[in-house]
Amino acid sequence: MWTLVGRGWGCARALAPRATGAALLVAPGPRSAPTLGAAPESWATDRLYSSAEFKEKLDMSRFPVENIRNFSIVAHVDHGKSTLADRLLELTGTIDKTKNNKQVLDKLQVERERGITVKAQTASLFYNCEGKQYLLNLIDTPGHVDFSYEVSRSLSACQGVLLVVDANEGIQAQTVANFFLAFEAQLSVIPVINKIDLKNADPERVENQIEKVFDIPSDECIKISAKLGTNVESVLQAIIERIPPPKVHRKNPLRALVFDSTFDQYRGVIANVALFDGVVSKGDKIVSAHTQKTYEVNEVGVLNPNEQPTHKLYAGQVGYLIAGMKDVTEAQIGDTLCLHKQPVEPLPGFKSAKPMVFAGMYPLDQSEYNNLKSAIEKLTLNDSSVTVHRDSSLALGAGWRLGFLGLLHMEVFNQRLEQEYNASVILTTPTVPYKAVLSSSKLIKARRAVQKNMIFIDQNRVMLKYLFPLNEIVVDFYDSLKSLSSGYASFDYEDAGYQTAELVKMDILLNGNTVEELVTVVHKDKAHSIGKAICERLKDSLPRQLFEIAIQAAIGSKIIARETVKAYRKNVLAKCYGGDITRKMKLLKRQAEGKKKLRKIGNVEVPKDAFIKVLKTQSSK
Ligand SMILES: Nc1nc2c(ncn2[C@@H]2O[C@H](COP(=O)(O)OP(=O)(O)OP(=O)(O)O)[C@@H](O)[C@H]2O)c(=O)[nH]1
Repeated sequence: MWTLVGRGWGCARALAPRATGAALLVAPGPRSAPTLGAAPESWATDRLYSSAEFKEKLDMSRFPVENIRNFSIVAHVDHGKSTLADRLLELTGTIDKTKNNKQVLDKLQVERERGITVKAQTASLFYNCEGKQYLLNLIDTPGHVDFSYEVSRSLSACQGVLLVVDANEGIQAQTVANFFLAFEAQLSVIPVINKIDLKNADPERVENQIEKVFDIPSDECIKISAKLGTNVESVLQAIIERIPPPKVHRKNPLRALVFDSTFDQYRGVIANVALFDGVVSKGDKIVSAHTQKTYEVNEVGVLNPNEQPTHKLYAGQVGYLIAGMKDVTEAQIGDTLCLHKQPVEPLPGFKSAKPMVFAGMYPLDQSEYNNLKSAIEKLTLNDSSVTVHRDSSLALGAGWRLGFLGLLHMEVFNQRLEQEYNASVILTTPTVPYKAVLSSSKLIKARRAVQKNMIFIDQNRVMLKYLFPLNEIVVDFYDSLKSLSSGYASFDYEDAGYQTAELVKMDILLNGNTVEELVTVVHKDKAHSIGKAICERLKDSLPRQLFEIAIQAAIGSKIIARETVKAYRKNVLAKCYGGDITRKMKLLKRQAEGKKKLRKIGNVEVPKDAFIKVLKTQSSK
């Protein structure tokens, strides 16, 4: 088996891996929905626990199973999940009501910068209703399809969902996808029509859509403005009335599902757990069903949304647990934890995510390999939808081939590595393994995607099966399919073995030096268009430098495309007339810092984000 990297390849007859892909076009079907009870007249919010008293009195045994509600907020991207979560946190006194509460559960720097949720976040709310103390465990989930694995895992800890729909946009692709996730998991669905304050809001139209598409009676929809707080109390009321308490047994031995985890440098793995049976206390000895290793529980508590130690957690509750797991491989998402010498049947866990986009990842410098390895391991603990395989390149050394759920997911993962672990990486086009026989004359015609069959699943859904060359789908096939079908088509694939294909290795040269990150194997017929597009995109991404830069795409010694970046001199001292040496030093230092973000290829300096831009170009060809 060969991986085609490095120099010296011309046209080769190669055995390329193929995949059978199935695109599933889906339209929603009917369901039966729960009914709405009458609203109590007075509805008190509970601010009792927002003080220091909260920490002292936090005794989770005060919440019997019937007073617990576990729910997720799900929706299409930007329909207002996190804003609704803010209002629920305020109404229950979990956070003080201030104008600054904007998406408070979006804690990651990348979430703040991009204004989107990428990570599900749990918060336990304490709510007093008609003299009863309720424990409401809320999980705010991402809306973008690239982070849908977060949603499916979150639902395993819930009995209901708030399905938020924008009163202007109505039902969108992820509304449908999330509804079906909840429906298949047999969760109660509370439709919440948000943004009724918008000028173009048409809640009645959206109500009708919900009834028609999901078969939920329109009078079950709650119309709110999460931004202004209008009618949000009715949502709290519906959570208590329409979502059932969890079906669990506190007298049985402990059975806790690890549905998420993070790595803390000092405390090790922090596992988010949902207790299906029993009780867990600080000091208990627990066993992981996955590794069979035994640990002592150092801390248990609830996320409020920050960690609040409680000493105990009871079946039906959702919280966190720290048990001295120092190695990330010890904490598998989907693992079941039980008490030492009290083995239980493990819970089903989670189906692993199927990667749709692949990329090669290498340390900037091989001496950074171990640090980057550890950073990737810790981050994939928190983002278990990323697949990691070791890979190597003649030019870039040891690295990994990573699989992501989409291009945005790839960018966010890369950004989190930099922001949370200070790791600098080179992201390259993915390589797939080839079986190759070097040959200059005996060439066999490549086979392109071939349709295998078409099955009508029902009136609204059709499944198409194709045989694809794997390298045609590893970058952005899934993203293109989603955008062409407005998100309604889904995609799955299986390995279909190796097939012969006419492939060439294409080099990208900067002033005659090969850019190893961009060496790629492409189909002979597509080489020219891909090479041209890469050269054009590189030209747009490269800053002009003191000399002319020739950007070339080459197959062997044959140049198939060329662009030129004209010479330019950026003299940062140009405006510094006279002899202000401190100002000159400051400018030179700033220029040097900027250069750290550049990679040097021969004498040409390439900004690191140029590689991602080129990767996107390649995918669109
Ligand atoms: N006018 C109006 N804007 C709202 C309302 N609720 C949310 N928004 C705005 O809609 C945008 C998206 O809100 P978010 O709460 O971040 O949406 P989200 O569904 O959590 O987004 P993702 O998690 O990234 O999918 C923000 O600019 C909010 O201020 C509302 O009731 N009215």
